[in-house]
Amino acid sequence: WREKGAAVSTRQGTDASGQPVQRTIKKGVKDFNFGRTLGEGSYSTVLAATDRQNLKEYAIKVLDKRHIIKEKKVKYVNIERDTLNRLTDHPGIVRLYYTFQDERSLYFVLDLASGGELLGVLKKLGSFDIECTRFYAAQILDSIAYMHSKGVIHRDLKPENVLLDRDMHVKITDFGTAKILNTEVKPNGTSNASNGDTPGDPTDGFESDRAVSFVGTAEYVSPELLRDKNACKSSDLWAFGCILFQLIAGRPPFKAANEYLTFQKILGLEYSFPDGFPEVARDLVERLLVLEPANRLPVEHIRNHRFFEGSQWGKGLWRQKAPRLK
Ligand SMILES: Nc1ncnc2c1ncn2[C@@H]1O[C@H](COP(=O)(O)OP(=O)(O)OP(=O)(O)O)[C@@H](O)[C@H]1O
Ligand SMILES: O=C(O)C[C@H](Cc1nc2cc(Cl)cc(Cl)c2[nH]1)c1ccc(Cl)cc1
Repeated sequence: WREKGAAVSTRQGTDASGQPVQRTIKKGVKDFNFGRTLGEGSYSTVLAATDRQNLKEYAIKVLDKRHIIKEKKVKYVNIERDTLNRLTDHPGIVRLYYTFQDERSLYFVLDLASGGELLGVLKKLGSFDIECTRFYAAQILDSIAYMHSKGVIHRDLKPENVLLDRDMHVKITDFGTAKILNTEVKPNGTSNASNGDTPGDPTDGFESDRAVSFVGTAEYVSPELLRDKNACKSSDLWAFGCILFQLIAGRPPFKAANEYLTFQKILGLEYSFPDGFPEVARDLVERLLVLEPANRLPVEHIRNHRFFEGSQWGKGLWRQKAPRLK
């Protein structure tokens, strides 16, 4: 009688004879007081909301069913839900608490990231100093490492999708275009897309006949995605390299008058560092913005790069106060 995989809350109760009993209750719209609009997406409205029971504040993303169906976005909504349900225990990923629906809408109950988007802060300041860059780059990298460990490739990492919570710590969002890698390993040792956007080998069955192609945001798209429409984990590291460059330079490395020209620059690795770009950061960017995905620095080597000298990792990274953005 509950939707499959639906999130529930349990409430202590007692039955007629006074015996303690656990009742599972599906959360619904009436369990929340909805507040201000936090933002609008193409298919969604995000509202601040308070749980009437525990008074906790959330961001609730509301999607109109008719619109989702008309725009053929059902797959993306379910990928976002399935992906977020896999990424439940990392401080750098927006947490999904519940999903539910009513006759008109779908609802994602998410962590409230009240600090807005990293892009907004970056635009206001122009660029970050090396200390702030190190802190935010470390939190983003730690979050990427976690999602990769869970077999998830984000595929659209960019400063707009890096939200900030009330302590100005990172909360990565927007997993509707993520790719969930099959955990089971095929006999020939490879794993492949499980959400049908990459034509896998014929033994894949349904993936290969669903030629849905997805390309992220032009400035952060990796060369392999442009060349052979295939994203891999190191595609997220390419995007990470672009974000690292942008935090310091105040602009992304590949930006042209239109998407086509931007793609040309990416494929030709045409970018240059502004004067004064710190040498240690430049060295790391140059090891990430590499055309061949296999030659990009892997996560563990990035953590040990001189640029992150002195950075804390693990719990310490998430306990420390965010540096004042100046
Ligand atoms: N958990 C959250 N906390 C606070 N604000 C959020 C949260 N999630 C999204 N927002 C804000 O709400 C707005 C809409 O976000 P949403 O993810 O619904 O659409 P989008 O991905 O930004 O747009 P599109 O769907 O066109 O890509 C964005 O500006 C985002 O900054
Ligand atoms: O309750 C669940 O978790 C499973 C459902 C699955 C689901 N039911 C849907 C109905 C419609 Cl009309 C559209 C989509 Cl994308 C739908 N996805 C669901 C509900 C809400 C949300 Cl946000 C996502 C998925």
